[in-house]
Amino acid sequence: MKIRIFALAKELGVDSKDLIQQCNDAGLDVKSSPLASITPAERDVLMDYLRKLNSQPGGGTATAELSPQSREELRREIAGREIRDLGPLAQMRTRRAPPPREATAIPDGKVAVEVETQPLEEEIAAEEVAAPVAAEAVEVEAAVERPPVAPLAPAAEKTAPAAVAPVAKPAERVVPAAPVAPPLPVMAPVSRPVPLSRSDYINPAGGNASIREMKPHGSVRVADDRPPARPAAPAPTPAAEDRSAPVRQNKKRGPALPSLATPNFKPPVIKKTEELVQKPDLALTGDVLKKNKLADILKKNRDDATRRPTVEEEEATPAKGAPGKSARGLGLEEAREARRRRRQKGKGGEDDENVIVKTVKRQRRGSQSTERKSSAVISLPITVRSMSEAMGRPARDLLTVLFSQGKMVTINDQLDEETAMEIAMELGIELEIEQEADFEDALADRLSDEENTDMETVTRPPIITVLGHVDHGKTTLVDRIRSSNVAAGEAGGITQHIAAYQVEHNGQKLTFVDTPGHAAFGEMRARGANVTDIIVLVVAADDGVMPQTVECISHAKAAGVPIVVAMNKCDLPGINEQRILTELSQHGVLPSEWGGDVEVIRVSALQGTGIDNLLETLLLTAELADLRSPVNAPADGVCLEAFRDEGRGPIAWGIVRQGTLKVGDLALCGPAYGRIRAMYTDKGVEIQSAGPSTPVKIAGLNEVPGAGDHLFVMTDIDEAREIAEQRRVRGRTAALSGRGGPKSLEDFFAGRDGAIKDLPLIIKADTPGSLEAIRGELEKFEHAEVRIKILHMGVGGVNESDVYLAASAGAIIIAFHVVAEDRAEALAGQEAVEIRRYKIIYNVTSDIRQALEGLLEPEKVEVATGRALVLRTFSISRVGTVAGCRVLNGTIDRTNRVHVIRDQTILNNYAIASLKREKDDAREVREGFECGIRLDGFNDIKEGDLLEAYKIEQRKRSLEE
Ligand SMILES: Nc1nc2c(ncn2[C@@H]2O[C@H](COP(=O)(O)OP(=O)(O)OP(=O)(O)O)[C@@H](O)[C@H]2O)c(=O)[nH]1
Repeated sequence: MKIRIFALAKELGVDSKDLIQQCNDAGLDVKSSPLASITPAERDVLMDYLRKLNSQPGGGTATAELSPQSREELRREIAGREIRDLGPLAQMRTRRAPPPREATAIPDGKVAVEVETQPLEEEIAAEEVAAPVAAEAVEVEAAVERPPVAPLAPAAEKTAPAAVAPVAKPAERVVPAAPVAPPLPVMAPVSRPVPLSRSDYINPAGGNASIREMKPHGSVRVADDRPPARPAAPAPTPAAEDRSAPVRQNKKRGPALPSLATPNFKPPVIKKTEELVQKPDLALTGDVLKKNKLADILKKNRDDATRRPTVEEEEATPAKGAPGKSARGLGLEEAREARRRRRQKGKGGEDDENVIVKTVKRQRRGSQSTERKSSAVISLPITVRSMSEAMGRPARDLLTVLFSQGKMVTINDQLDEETAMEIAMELGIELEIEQEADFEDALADRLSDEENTDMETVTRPPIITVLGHVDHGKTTLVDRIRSSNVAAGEAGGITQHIAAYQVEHNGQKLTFVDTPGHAAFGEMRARGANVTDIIVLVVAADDGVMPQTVECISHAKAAGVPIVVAMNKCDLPGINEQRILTELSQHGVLPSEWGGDVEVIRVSALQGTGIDNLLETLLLTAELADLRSPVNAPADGVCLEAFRDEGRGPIAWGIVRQGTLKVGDLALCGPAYGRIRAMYTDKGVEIQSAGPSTPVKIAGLNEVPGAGDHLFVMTDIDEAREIAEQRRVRGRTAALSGRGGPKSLEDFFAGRDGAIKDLPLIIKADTPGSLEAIRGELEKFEHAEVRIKILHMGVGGVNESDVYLAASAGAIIIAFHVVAEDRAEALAGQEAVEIRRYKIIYNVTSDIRQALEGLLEPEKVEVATGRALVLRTFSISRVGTVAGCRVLNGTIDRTNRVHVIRDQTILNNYAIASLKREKDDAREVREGFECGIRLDGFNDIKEGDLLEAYKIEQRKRSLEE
């Protein structure tokens, strides 16, 4: 059975809102509505709570004011409530006691009739059913139904609603009698109904316009079907009046609608009308409720901290820990409950408890920023905000330090290690930076442990990287060695990808890595140099040592590997070998024939001469290096290049460094991982395993790895997945921090005034190496007014999302060695997005250069058109001074401006106001002719002045200017 809050409030003589508050304080989850309901069990909890509350010292001020008699009456009232909850049987049992006149005083005719017509046998039976009802409950109920009302006749129409409603409320079922609640002193007794005036229950709207009730139309009939009110109660109670209200309203509007509801339909009229009953005067006073509300609860909770955490504790202890649990281990429900209690306690006026909450908040705010520290421990990456909290300094202190260094950052920007240290130094704080246990280090340690194990090793083929300046013949040389013709198929005749091949010479294997020689591919050259055992430095005999040759020498030295020089194009006439040897030695590569340790082999890649000698030398060098590696160890290698194949998905092209890589192995390569599905040689032949130094193309990774990423064979797929994910996150963070890091003041000002114009680009390419190379080249275009903004770059064809991005940002798409998907192509047409396809990197750079130069504001230059000498001057009133001139050279145009030159000094420049030949206006006057010139805003012209005419021309600027 549900007990409505408003009914209970009315019964207890308190305001519904206050009762809801008390319910919540008692730990009951009651909606903030008088229509909310509670169960009898909850009601008992509430009563217990109120009882306890009142029994506390100071908590029941009002109790002391109550007379013993009032206490007793209140006790009876509560007990009466218990009995009423038992239902009609219990009520019947109690009806022996009430005096007959009280029954007739009940204006609800229906109930009264039932009571009076109840046969005695049924009453007896009911008594048996309701046996558990305590005898004292009977007494209490009887007492309740014996209100000390005014004399019957005059009071009949003004019976207090509080005394009526409980009786009118129909009991739904019989429940065992609950123990009768002890007295509840805080509640004022409902024992002395105060006579109500008619206006207390009649709608002030007046007359017949009773309180409007929204009901189904069917209720009209139900209302009509009800037995008429007893004549003994001429003035209906509000409940009765309300039931008849729809009838009256319906009559007003017109004929009654046909009955739509079932004849037995009972609209919830009675319950609603209870709400309309006026609050009796017998109520808890406001100060009692206020005093009992929060302050006392807080006090109680403080004393009973172990049973329930206080608001302060909840406020001061932020929830941390496992999801669904707060820091104190509360479950979700409990945490929610605690929040709800906090919310409840947060409401209200300037009570003690609010002061406490405010103090806690103030302390919390203060603790965040004012607790100064002399040392701090942080871990990177860290934002300005987090660092200020760690140091106990306001964020503005940190920002001020950064600002003084010319760095404009926001509170959410991340700081690098160096900046964090600088800030700490400036603020005089000892800073300790905790280094996270790096999974990469852990992985490397584990692998090196594996390497150290005593495994059987075998001699492996040398990995030979071919380096050299562009067009010196590297690819032709590798082609010749492989007996293939890769160079012929290269776009633009230049190598743009790194590639690995294996050849056999005299029964011995050699692995070659061909690298691009173009300046743009420095990264690839470095990558090639890093995996190599021997470097073949190709120098064209006709060209000599060139910039990229020098760079390759540096790579070789950095890698610490032996160099063999292939002096190529020796078939060309007029070559000077000595010059080449001299240039090489000048760069630290001393030929063996000059007493050094570098073999210089004369070859012609084109004609194939010297190739055997070169291979013999390489094998000998490898033998001297004694290149060995374990063959049965878990394989690891390096990815030199990677791309997405239409049919096979991501492909990593790399070299196995040690161990044997097999199909089915679990591979981790940079941010990619997966089981190796298939492996292919450089010639596309499928293989099942690849030993040390074998170049191999691997299919089965979940995404395209980065060029230069190391490849490891793992045993635990979860570990591989986790490491790959961490690498991905780290890569993303690095990319983001690179984009949004601290800016210099100059950057900030330049960006704000819009001086820098961006050229937004999206770059799609076939391999990560190509992307790197293109980006490297584009980053070289530095200019104060224009810059390239790469919005997105990735491996693979141009897709729809690229086009959408380009359309929204006004970007151009660079498609390098890739094409657009059909739908992307169509979309680009619709969105007017330009997709520019390229096969050669320097075409990309040249076009982008032009585009950037197009963004530059053209330069304005003065171009002199002619000179005129002032022969005479004429002063004309209201016109000004006109100079009579002769054109000495060139032409004077009407649209020109002129410099006025007097005594070889330029006075100023003016526009020509009028130009006349004789008396006629002239458009231009040529050399040798005389004319009249009047200047705009200058009349102080004198004989002998020189007028130099000029026009402004706009000239296109280049990035170099
Ligand atoms: N005469 C002559 N020409 C050669 C020889 N080797 C290469 N060439 C030519 O030199 C040009 C460049 O050759 P590549 O093999 O593409 O040069 P590369 O060093 O691989 O060029 P990049 O890969 O772009 O750095 C081609 O036209 C070749 O035919 C040679 O031994 N003799």
